[in-house]
Amino acid sequence: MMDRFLQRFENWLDPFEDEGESREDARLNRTGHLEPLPDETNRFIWHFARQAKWPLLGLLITGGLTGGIEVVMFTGVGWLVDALGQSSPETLFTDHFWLVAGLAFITLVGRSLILFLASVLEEQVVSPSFYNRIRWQSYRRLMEQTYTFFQNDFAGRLAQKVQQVGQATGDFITTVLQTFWSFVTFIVLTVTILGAIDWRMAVVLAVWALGYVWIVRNLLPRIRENGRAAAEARSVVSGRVVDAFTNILSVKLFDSDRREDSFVKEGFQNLVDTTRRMTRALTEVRTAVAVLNGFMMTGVGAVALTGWQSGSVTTGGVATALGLVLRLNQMSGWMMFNINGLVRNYGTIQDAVATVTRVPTLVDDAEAQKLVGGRGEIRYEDVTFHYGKGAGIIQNLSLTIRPGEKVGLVGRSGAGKTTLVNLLLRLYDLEGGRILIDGQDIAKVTQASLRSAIGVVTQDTSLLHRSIRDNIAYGRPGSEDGDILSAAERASAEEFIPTLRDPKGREGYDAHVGERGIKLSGGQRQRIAIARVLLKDAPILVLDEATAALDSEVEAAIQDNLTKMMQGKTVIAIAHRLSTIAAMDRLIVLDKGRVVEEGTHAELAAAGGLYASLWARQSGGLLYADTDSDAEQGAAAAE
Ligand SMILES: Nc1ncnc2c1ncn2[C@@H]1O[C@H](COP(=O)(O)OP(=O)(O)OP(=O)(O)O)[C@@H](O)[C@H]1O
Repeated sequence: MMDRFLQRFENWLDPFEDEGESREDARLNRTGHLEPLPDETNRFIWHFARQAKWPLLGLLITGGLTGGIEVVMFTGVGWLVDALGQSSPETLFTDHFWLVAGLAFITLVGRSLILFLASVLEEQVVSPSFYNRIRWQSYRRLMEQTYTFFQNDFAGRLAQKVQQVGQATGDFITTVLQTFWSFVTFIVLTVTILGAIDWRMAVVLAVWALGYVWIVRNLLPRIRENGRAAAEARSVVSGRVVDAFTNILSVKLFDSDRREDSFVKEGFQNLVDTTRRMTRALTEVRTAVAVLNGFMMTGVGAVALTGWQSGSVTTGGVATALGLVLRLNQMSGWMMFNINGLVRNYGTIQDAVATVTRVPTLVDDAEAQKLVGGRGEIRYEDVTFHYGKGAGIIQNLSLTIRPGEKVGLVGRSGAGKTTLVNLLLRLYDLEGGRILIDGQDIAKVTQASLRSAIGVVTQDTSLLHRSIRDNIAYGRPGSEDGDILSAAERASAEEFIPTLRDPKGREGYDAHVGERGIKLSGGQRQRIAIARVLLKDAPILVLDEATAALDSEVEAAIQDNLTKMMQGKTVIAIAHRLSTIAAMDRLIVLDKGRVVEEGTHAELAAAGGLYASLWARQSGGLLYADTDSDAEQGAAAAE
């Protein structure tokens, strides 16, 4: 029952709310239109605090009350001591009924109620939901980043940042509002009450408070700096370890003398060094606080006892004063620990903010609408792109692919074939010129609609670590089982899928494929990728070495289906095995990012240019005198 009662508070904050997204953008599925998170740490913290202002205000109030109630209880003890001195055992309860009853009420009801409220606010309302909201919003903004952004970073490091930023920001805010604020309330009330008993006690406490602030200001920044360095060192270690684990095959094949260990060890060593620097600073702080508190307690004790001697302080006053300073001593050590946590969290937030608030560089145009599906005409107009390097990749390339035309891109390795299709997919923004699909500039339509108009099969398909069914259905979310099965069948994948079984005993379409699909063979992976694209049924098809991982038997088996899949679609196919694309309507030969030849296989093979020499090399090093038979052979091989 208690569980159900507590659950009611859990829905106060929605863990997945994201106010930085307008309805319009959500409808159009625009990318890059989530409002970026503030890139300055304090504003970042405030940005989230604002989103939960009422529960956080509640925390502030219960935090203050928690500090207040402690002081009230110690003061009550003093009053009780004085009452004991004034009464006899027989008359105690009648003489001091309200005092005793009041203290009993506060101890039994008031204190428990405040602690209960504070707990509910922190644990049910704020903790899971609010923390998650920070993680969720940070994650979504990272997902908006460009392909290049992810190529330039470690997946493990980024994942850690998302986790860390939620934890650190949430902890920081709740600690300030509850722990820190209750401590401040406690000190202010203690100074007031002790000042009322004897002003000299207030002076001792004021000096102590100055000393405490001095320690916080002078010694803690070192912990903060080192804490930040330690957080960074921790993510570097995760990045390196995850990188080693994900590339385990390369490590096993190439790294027999375990150089990888020393690379990772260097990361761990850095973590140990930065942590040591931090713990050294920590010890200095703790020692300084211990000494300072010693002076504070002795000082207040001396004032209390001499006051008692001179009759200005009652026995109850001595009890209150000593009780409060003992409690203050206890609290201040624990508080230093919390302030240390605060500054460490602040450092962690600072560190993560630099990553999660980065404004994506490739976004949808503010006016972007969905691509209007047409017949699939593709036009590259004067396209220039060099991966930001100024030269060397694609220079002033113009190319028109007619609706329904099947084009093969040919060229030496590194000629820019993949780059050209990646530009069509707008994985990178052009450095000059434009690309049009059915007359619409791809930079002016939403990325989501652009990519849903293009089906892509690449040579190196990495699958998601989910079931086979989910991986195929990724092509068209919400697909019926029947469609998934038929796509698998047309991709010749139905013969191996039933034989799959994962370590958890899931079989066939339910079997999970391992991270990036590592537990399938290259050819099996490729067939799943083909099934996925068959299901997607987009008007434009990009086949980048789509059948390179298949043996000729399987390739022949699915060729029919591939041909069917291509019907009525505009196709760009890239293949090093020229026989697989020789039957295309037109071949475009690229060299150093320029179109150097184009035409049918027969025309190009006869022309004696780059294509002819590539073809000659592939067809066994023989240069055919009779180019016609050469073309026939190419076409036959392609069928
Ligand atoms: N992300 C990148 N950043 C910088 N340069 C890149 C990047 N990707 C590719 N390149 C460079 O662009 C050039 C063209 O590469 P691309 O992958 O388009 O060639 P390709 O013709 O598809 O080659 P292959 O047949 O070997 O797949 C290469 O010189 C490559 O080094």
